[in-house]
Amino acid sequence: MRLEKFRGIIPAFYACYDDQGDISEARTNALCDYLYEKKVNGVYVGGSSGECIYQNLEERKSVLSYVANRLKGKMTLIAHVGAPSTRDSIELAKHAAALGYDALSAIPPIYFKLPDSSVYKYWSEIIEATPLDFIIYNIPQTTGYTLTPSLFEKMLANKKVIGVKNSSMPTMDIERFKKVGGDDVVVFNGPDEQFVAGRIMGADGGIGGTYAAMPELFLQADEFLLQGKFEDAKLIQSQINDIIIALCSQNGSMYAVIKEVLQRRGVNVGGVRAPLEGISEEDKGRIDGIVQMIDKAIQRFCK
Ligand SMILES: CC(=O)N[C@@H]([C@@H](O)[C@H](O)[C@H](O)CO)[C@@H](O)CC(=O)C(=O)O
Repeated sequence: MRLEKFRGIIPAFYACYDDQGDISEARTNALCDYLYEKKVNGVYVGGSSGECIYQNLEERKSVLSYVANRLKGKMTLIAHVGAPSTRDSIELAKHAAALGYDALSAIPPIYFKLPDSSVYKYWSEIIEATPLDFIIYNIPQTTGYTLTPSLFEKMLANKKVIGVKNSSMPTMDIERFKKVGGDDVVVFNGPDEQFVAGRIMGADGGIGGTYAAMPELFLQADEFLLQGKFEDAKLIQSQINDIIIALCSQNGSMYAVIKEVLQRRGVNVGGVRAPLEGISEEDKGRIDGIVQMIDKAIQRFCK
């Protein structure tokens, strides 16, 4: 029962900026409302898609506050509090706990290549700072650190550790983490391109950076899996992958393109923060095509 709320489709929440590039409460609220209307199961706030790495502590705290004020009690709220120092991570963790988040999450330490003992200590100190449950964030392609099943097992000795958001590419990693943790842990699929495969290999749900651009499609993919309609799930994943490839093939960064897609879908969350690149003039026409791909897939698969 305790883990039931950590299932389903949990979009990674985007950084919402005003026209000057500052965090916007109004635009954060607009993204919250849009996701609530789409009936997603929760949001993952302040992670990669939240551009956490480009924001200062006060900005990150204000995003956590705005989302909690808008969505608390309406869906599951997970706060990503990973930061370069343990000190800042703990400050964010305490802030999220005071706001009533359902769980914390954090990447391992970044920049210096630290040993497992330091990673263990970093996560453990965050966990001890609040009563909240904790979800490890494994994303080796950006942090350079790969979570091993043995460190995962060691972390699970702490009962506040309830699972892992796994963004490494092999779906076998999901199977291994699930094997170590069993039914008492949740494993989230991270790579959106293999959501269906990740779920079949044991993921309980997904947290993803492209979900909010097309929540209908991921909710439907999950539904197909729950109904045992594997052929339909495979077809919708293939369509999702065409869309993701298009999102990643523009001059602007994937997040800039997604934000333009959202704009066309009626939600203005501003642009991206440098050094992420914004969209180009050429991208604009092609983004019309991406929105059409999303609309067509929704018409085809979502009844
Ligand atoms: C490496 C990476 O950024 N992975 C993304 C994916 O959702 C990714 O954007 C998607 O699969 C498209 O490649 C997520 O796992 C990250 C995420 O959910 C987050 O914290 O924003």
